[in-house]
Amino acid sequence: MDRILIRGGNRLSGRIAISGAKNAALTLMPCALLTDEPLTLRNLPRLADVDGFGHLLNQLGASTSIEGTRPEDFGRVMTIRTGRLTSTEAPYDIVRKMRASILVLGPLVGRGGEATVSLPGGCAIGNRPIDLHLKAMEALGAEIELTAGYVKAVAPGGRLPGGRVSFPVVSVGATENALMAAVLAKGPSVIENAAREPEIVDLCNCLVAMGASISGIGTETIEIEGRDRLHGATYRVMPDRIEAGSYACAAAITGGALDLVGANAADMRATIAALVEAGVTVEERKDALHVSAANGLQPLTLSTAPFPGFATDMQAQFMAMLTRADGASVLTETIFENRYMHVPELARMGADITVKGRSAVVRGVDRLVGAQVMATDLRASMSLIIAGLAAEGETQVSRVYHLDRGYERLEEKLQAVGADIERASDG
Ligand SMILES: CC(=O)N[C@H]1[C@@H](OP(=O)(O)OP(=O)(O)OC[C@H]2O[C@@H](n3ccc(=O)[nH]c3=O)[C@H](O)[C@@H]2O)O[C@H](CO)[C@@H](O)[C@@H]1O
Ligand SMILES: C=C(OP(=O)(O)O)C(=O)O
Repeated sequence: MDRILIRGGNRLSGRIAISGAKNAALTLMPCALLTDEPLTLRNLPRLADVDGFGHLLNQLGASTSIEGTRPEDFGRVMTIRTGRLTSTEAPYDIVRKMRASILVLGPLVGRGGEATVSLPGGCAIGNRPIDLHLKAMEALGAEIELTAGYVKAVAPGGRLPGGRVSFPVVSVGATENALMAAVLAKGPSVIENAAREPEIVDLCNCLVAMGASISGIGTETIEIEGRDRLHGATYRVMPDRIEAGSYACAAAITGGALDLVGANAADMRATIAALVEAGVTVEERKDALHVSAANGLQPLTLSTAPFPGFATDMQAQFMAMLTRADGASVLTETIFENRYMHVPELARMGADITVKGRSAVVRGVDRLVGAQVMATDLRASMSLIIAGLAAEGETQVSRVYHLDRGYERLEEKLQAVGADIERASDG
């Protein structure tokens, strides 16, 4: 199994190209199931989850072809063709490894009137239920049956009528599934209390490029006129705001300066506001977001929230950064009940963090010390990398496969800006 080795202490300096967003890519790929014409996605990140989703689409009868497979190619181009679906089942073996697999539910029911998807179960960051996805399918007219760990959704008569979906809490995944099901419904649909994340906007824009009729994009009320069919399209995946934010934290903790090339500041307002409050300088430049930290870090009080609030996917990286702040920070996680798996690992590196319920108090320390630590989930892993970059001595991060789900060529990107980091393989 691979490990990442970091010898901390180098100030990061230079340019990092921001990849296409994992969380957008994984909701754009299932759009290919909505049409019998090819969907070409540009700027797809080279990630284990993207490969995994391609595999799932292949199981359903789609063919996937990739351009840009040379190591130096950032941003691959994938064309997905789903002339005919050969299966409507997302099996347990794939869904358990990749929660985003649930996102085939909406498009399969929308296109073919039927889907069978394994229930995803819990994961390292907590219980991640799908009841809202199922309620949304029902509101659009599907009949739902749960058997033997699978959910089966069927549109009576083969096509969803459409309907009003009103979410009691904001759910990114359920909003995505509802959108992908509603675009091919017989009648109009409304999604109330919809998620407003930039990845939802990216999904809507791609669906519109495929011929869907959607209004209220980026607001909490989305209206959809169902279409008889959608056509193919070519669409560019948005830049990864979480990757960009992660490298911003890495620059800040090392007192360095980075140009995050291609990052879109408009998608990152809450992250930028938090960085600025912590004393980091952030400038929007022509092709990049420039981040620099020269005068130490100030403590913060932060609470995660749906967009436009502070993203849960940035909590672990900020926590790592704030371990070196000049005072005590308070972070509150409101989205997931167990997203503090990185705390004991950061403590092994000398961090002073106390968790009480959903909040964590992070008291800044003078130094972090390298240690052997274990990645537990994607963003937790990145928090250990960030801490390792500032720690004295060597940090070894194991279970790197978590990082490979969401950070394209992490060690290459960090090496290029001065980090002493490498991947070691135990064979
Ligand atoms: C609102 C929010 O910040 N969503 C995050 C969530 O999206 P993801 O789509 O995974 O999760 P949701 O947005 O659906 O979850 C939001 C909240 O709703 C609850 N819930 C969700 C679905 C459901 O059927 N029933 C239910 O109760 C969840 O437990 C959670 O407390 O994790 C992703 C990966 O970390 C992040 O990129 C998203 O930003
Ligand atoms: C937890 C994450 O992703 P996933 O929902 O794919 O597990 C994430 O992007 O931080």
